[in-house]
Order: sequence, then C-alpha cells, then structure tokens
Amino acid sequence: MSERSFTISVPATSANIGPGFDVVGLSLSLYLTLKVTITPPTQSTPPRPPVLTYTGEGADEVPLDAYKNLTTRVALYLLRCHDIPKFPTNVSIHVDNEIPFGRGLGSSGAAVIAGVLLGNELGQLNLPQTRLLDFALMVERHPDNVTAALVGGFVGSYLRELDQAATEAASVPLSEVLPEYPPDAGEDWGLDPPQPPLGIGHYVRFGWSKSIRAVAIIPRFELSTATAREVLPLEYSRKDLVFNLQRLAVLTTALAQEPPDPELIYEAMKDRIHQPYRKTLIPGLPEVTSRITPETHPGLLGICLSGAGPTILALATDGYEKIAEDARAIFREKGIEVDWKVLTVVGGSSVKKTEV
Ligand SMILES: Nc1ncnc2c1ncn2[C@@H]1O[C@H](COP(=O)(O)OP(=O)(O)O)[C@@H](O)[C@H]1O
Ligand SMILES: N[C@@H](CCOP(=O)(O)O)C(=O)O
Repeated sequence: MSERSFTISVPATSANIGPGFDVVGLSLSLYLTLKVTITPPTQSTPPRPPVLTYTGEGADEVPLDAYKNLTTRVALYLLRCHDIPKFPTNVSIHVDNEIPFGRGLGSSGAAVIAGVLLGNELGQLNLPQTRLLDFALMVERHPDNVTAALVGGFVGSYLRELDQAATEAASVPLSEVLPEYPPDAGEDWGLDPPQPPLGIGHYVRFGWSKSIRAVAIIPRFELSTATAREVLPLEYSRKDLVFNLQRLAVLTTALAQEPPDPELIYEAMKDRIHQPYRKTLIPGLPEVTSRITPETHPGLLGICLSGAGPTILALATDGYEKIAEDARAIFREKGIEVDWKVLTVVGGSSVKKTEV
C-alpha cells in the first residue's frame, strides 16, 4: 500500500436569500480546504488518531482532537456506518479555513460537507453524491447550506417526506449521530450509529446571471445559528406565508435574467418569516435593509440577511464599495464594526487526488 494524498475544498454558502428560509442557498467564493495525507502503517509506526493542524478562521477556537472536531467526527460517523470502527492509521489533515464562524456564511455546513467527503475518501466508500447528502442531512438538518456547499451554485432543496420508520431514523438526537467520542474508548463506541434513510434531500439548481456579485457585509460578532433559530415562531399567518411564497417564486427566476431587474429583485428579496424576528439579535438589520435601495445605490439588486446572520448579503451588478461602506456607516451608528468582501457564485465541493 502506498501513501495517499488528496485535497478537499468546500465553498461558503449564503442561505435563504430573503424569502427562501430553509429552502435556497448560494455557494460563494470563500473556501474551507483540507489537505489530507494517509501514510501506510509500518511495524515501527503504531496506530494513532488523525493529526489535525488548522490555519485561518476559527483557528483559535476549533478543537484539534479528531474525536471532538466537527469535520472529523462527521467523517468517523460515515466510517462507522460502513462497519469501519476507527480512522485509518497515520492520517494527517491540514485545514485552512476562509469562512468566518457564526456569521451566516455556512461555516458549519461547510465543516459537515468536508467531513462527509473526508469519510468517503478515508473509507474508500465511493458513495454517490445523493448518499453523501443523506449523511450531511443527518447532522445539519436544514438542507439549504449543505446542499449548496456540496453541489454548488444557486440551489433550492426540500427534504422528502419520510415514512414512520425513516422519520424515526432521521429524528435521532444529534448526540447519537455525532457522539463526543472518548479518545481512549478504542473501537468500543457502544450503539450502532443511526443510518440515514435513503434519499432524504432533493434539489434543483437555478440559473444565475453572470453579472451578479454578492457583497457580504460581515459584523465582527458571532451569532450561532441555534440561537438565531430559537427566536423564530413555530407558526405563521397565511398572509406572511403567501408574502414569502410569492417573492420566492419570482426570485428564483429573476436572478437568472440578463440583465437582472433591480425593481423586481429588490422586492422579491423581502422576507416575513425569519428576518423580522432576528432583528432583536442584529442591531442595524432593519436600517441596513431599508436604507440601502436600488434608488439610493445604483447597481444594487436586493439586500437581505445571509443565513441566520449577522452577515448582510447585498446582490449587485455594480457600486459594491458604496453599498458596503454605507452599510458599515449604518452599523457603526449601532456600535458595530464590520468587514466586507465582494464574492462570486462558485461551483460546489471538490476532492482532488494529489501526487506524493
Ligand atoms: N471548519 C470548522 N471546523 C470545525 N468546526 C467548525 C468549522 N466551521 C464551523 N464549525 C463549528 O460550527 C460553529 C458555527 O456554526 P453556526 O452557528 O451554524 O454558524 P455558521 O453560520 O457559521 O454556520 C462554530 O462555532 C464551530 O463550532
Ligand atoms: N435556513 C437557516 C440557514 C442557516 O445558515 P447559517 O449560514 O447561518 O448556518 C436559518 O436561517 O436558520
């Protein structure tokens, strides 16, 4: 057996794009990259868990213990589901991450997809993309980020209605899907891991106008997705649901038209399902989304919360700097500093074998 080496690359994502809560996602040009090397065991190299090194966003907080790190725990979940109880010996993983944590740019979705791809490679499982998505959806249970991160582009997805048995299989607590593996437990993890039902997630890729860029205005504070979901109601009025459905139906096609129509898109990126409830967690959100318009900022198409926030996503064909700097000024009035980046819509995740 010879040394194997490969690179996994997963893009950031922006979910929702206004009205498409838990439905649509967009893959963007910031990357989580894993460089992986597997050295064959020799008599003098005793088995060891993967060695993880990490640079970039989150480097000061991410666990480097392979049994605690989100990406490697997801990889181990895949391996265990295929009767492989532990990591192969002598795996080295260097992670470089450009996706900021807890900002609404899909860092956790990217970490989960990286883990699924890592498990698939480590176990040489050759799983099809649809099955990889099933595993990702057992961990991150809203499909918008993980689907866009895996397949790339502007994507809409839904979860298949499952029968009783499959619903139970897909509803197991996350702690059973991803236990915090004790490093000294050897191969004895106890319970068989819960297998994902087949074909949970389904998606379609929409068109995307090549002239549209995404300006990400990124506040310098973290907001966990879990916290930003806790403030949402469990029920909505028919009026609010119809408001969002009308806009989402228009938006998915409007963003593919050449040239894109700001009048149509600005209104179609409005939302009544999640943003109004999240404004308590993101000072400045209503002001930024209402004061920056296509009339005040030529080139702007529409503006919304990115994922669960706090990042603001402005879609535009021009005028990127003015949009971002004016958003910065509004956030500053609330005592919040931001960074901003102009991003492009990119393809999905890749795994490339590298020569050693
Ligand atoms: N590359 C990574 N490696 C390990 N854990 C990660 C990575 N990226 C994100 N995470 C975990 O996901 C958390 C952020 O997830 P979440 O609250 O959903 O925000 P986001 O909007 O960035 O996805 C981080 O605090 C961290 O625990
Ligand atoms: N639909 C989800 C998307 C969360 O995205 P993230 O990038 O903030 O993790 C939601 O709005 O809760």
